[in-house]
Amino acid sequence: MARARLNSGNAAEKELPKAKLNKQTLKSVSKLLTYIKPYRGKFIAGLFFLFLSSLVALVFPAILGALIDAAQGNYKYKFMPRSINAIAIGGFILLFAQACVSFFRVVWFVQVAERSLADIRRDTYFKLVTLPMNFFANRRVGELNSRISADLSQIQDTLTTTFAEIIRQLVLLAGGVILLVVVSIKLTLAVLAVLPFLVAFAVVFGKFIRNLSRQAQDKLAESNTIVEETLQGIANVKAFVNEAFEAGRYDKNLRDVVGIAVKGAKFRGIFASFIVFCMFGTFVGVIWYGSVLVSNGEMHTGDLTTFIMYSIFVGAAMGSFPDLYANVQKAVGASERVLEILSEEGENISIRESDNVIKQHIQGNLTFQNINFHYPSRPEIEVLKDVSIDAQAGQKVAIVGPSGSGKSTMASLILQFYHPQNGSMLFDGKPAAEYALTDIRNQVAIVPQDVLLFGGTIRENIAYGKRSATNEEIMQAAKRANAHQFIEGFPEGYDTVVGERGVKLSGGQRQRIAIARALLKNPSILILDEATSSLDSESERLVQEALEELMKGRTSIIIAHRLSTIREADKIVVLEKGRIIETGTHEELITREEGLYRYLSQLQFDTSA
Ligand SMILES: Nc1ncnc2c1ncn2[C@@H]1O[C@H](COP(=O)(O)OP(=O)(O)OP(=O)(O)O)[C@@H](O)[C@H]1O
Repeated sequence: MARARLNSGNAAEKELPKAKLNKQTLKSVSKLLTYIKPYRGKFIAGLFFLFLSSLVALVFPAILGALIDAAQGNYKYKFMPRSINAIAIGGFILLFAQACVSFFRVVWFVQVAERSLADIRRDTYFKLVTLPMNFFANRRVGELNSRISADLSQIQDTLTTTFAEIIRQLVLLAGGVILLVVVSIKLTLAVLAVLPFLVAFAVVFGKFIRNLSRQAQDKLAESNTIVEETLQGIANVKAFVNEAFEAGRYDKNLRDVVGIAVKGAKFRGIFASFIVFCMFGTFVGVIWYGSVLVSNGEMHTGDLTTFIMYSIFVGAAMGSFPDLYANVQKAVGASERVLEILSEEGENISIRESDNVIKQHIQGNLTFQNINFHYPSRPEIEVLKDVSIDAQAGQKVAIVGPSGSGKSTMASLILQFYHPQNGSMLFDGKPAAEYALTDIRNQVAIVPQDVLLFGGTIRENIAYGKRSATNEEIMQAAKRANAHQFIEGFPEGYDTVVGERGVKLSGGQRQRIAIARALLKNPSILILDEATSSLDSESERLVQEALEELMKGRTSIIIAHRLSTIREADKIVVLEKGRIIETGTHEELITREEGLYRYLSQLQFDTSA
């Protein structure tokens, strides 16, 4: 039955959207039920026990009635013993049996739900991490996160609780009505004439009240946003002397909250009076009419007790269905969203690490052959136009160009995050499609602009480049990356925890960790996406040295922002609006009077001077 929550101080409940229940949605959701299959034995046993415990629950009112009747010397049921104590002991034995049945029912249901949900979670997560980059370009991390947490929790709740509750309430409703008739047909007709209407009214009214309380909560959440925003931007508020304006805004919002809550309070009052008067009134009426029947000798007192209990069962079952139905709708919505991910086409990557070992070695020759590319999400903007580059194994090729010219996009194409619409990428002269995706990614390493370290130790972060690396290998890589010294400077050395809850590393230190990581990976092709924010000169020297060490003996594609670092490159490619406009060595390009490279060099020279 509706639980009215009108206090505006209640935490706003995060409601999952509900889905319409129809043949189509149920059919698609039934796909998720295949996850229960491996545990069907326990599931069916749980169902049977649930059915049994619900049936047993129906026996108790009869036993209580029989007890009361026995006290007055009436024995209605032939199968029951003719002694009060024996009936009571029988009741306790039944109660104990029901407790045992309930125990197994709960344990088995939870086991099945936990295991199958873990399977769904695992599959969803694995699918998520193997989905192509384009999938992530169109979605927010928070939204995906909520599918793994909120949506799956809703499904889990439904499997463990709602599903069992529906079956139990159905048994209680059907059994209750039948037994009401058995106990007294006259009283049953009287109850059934009013009870369904009262329950329906209570449910609808309860829903209305809940809506009102949700409005109050939403308004309150709005006012909390005002507090949050003002405090975050307190400097702005003060600088613009907008304290009074913000206070007025907050005050108006609070008044609205109070307005809605007070309006709701009236309805809540009506609801409470209704429940007290009508629902309890019905029971008073039943007892009244029942008492008349008892005094006329048409019914025993025990029967009346039994009857009252059954009518409570029936009323409660009727009242519970709307909530249960809403839960099922939410679970169906959640299942559909999860299924949407599960049915996406993932990249060809195996869940087993052993399947992803390198099968075809790449020497490091890299070719962009007349590549045209647009991001799938923005087909109208051609990001790369007829791009052709040839990098021989071991060469250093620098890509320069203004912001937005497509440099990082080229790195994404090398890593096979996206595929060109026209033209092809060749590795050692063979099209990328002829290699396993993991072969290419295993032999290409990137040192990105913004190095993300995972929450964990420095050791773990370096070993991300090669998870089988020994401590000695990790230390060697750190030494070559000029990182060993600063790592040893921490009291916990390589076991220092970094990331959100750990030590904060400077930009240069993070880069050297990333370089050590790439050194461990030992790739044939290296992509260096140079950091735009400049480091201090000592840090810069250490990073530069580490990069030189990293680039030795491999093809390096350097996305350069500071042109001073690429003078030694074998080839410099100048990109403008997705098109290559100049190619050559530093010496060749710097002499071109009208060239973009020369212009950009001069700009940097001027600003750094
Ligand atoms: N995931 C994406 N989806 C759609 N468009 C994108 C995406 N990533 C980049 N773009 C667009 O592609 C173009 C090239 O971007 P790219 O990041 O490759 O440029 P860049 O030369 O690396 O720039 P910067 O030097 O600022 O890093 C830009 O117009 C950008 O808006």
